[in-house]
Amino acid sequence: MRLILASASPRRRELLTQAGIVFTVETTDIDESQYPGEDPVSYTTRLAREKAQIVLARHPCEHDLVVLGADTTVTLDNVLLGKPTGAADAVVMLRALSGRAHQVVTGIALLSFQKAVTHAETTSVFFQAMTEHEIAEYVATGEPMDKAGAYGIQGGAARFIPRIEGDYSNVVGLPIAAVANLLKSF
Ligand SMILES: Cc1cn([C@H]2C[C@H](O)[C@@H](COP(=O)(O)OP(=O)(O)OP(=O)(O)O)O2)c(=O)[nH]c1=O
Repeated sequence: MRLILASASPRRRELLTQAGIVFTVETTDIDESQYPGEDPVSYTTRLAREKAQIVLARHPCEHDLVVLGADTTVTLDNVLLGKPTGAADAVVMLRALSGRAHQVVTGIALLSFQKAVTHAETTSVFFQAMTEHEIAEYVATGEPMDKAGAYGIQGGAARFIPRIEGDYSNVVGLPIAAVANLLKSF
């Protein structure tokens, strides 16, 4: 079996490598718009499947190929927070997350020419209250810009997060235990 990670995310690469899984990387550029009324689990698993399908279709003759796609989103009171569009948007997102819990959902899809499995993992993340000054300082680091919900738990945002419930790697972008378990079935 040969595994391709269909993702441009350096975090996903690192997590898979740390788990001792051997893979190569191919990227895709899909439209990540949410369908009206689409819930976080349907949305993230659909995007994960689309990313994996595009890469699988590039290799029609490789019958032992498995492709892993993933998509991470932050959900707050049923509203999805994707990547911020700019610094002002990042400030708005972080204000909304301040002083309360939200959910991080990562959808994963493992596709081969014989088989397709999807899974969505949810982790609750608790942010302590942040001051306007703390939010402004954090946004100025640039770290929020390529991350769902405008923060990186693996980076500077860790100092605002006293507690999570669920898989840590899921927040960073890939639920490693779930991926490893699903891979066993291939
Ligand atoms: C909440 C959170 C998200 N993120 C990242 C994980 C994902 O890379 C990103 C969400 O964007 P995604 O669209 O899931 O992934 P991506 O655009 O980085 O890569 P690709 O579409 O090619 O697979 O946010 C963190 O790094 N830390 C965090 O704490």
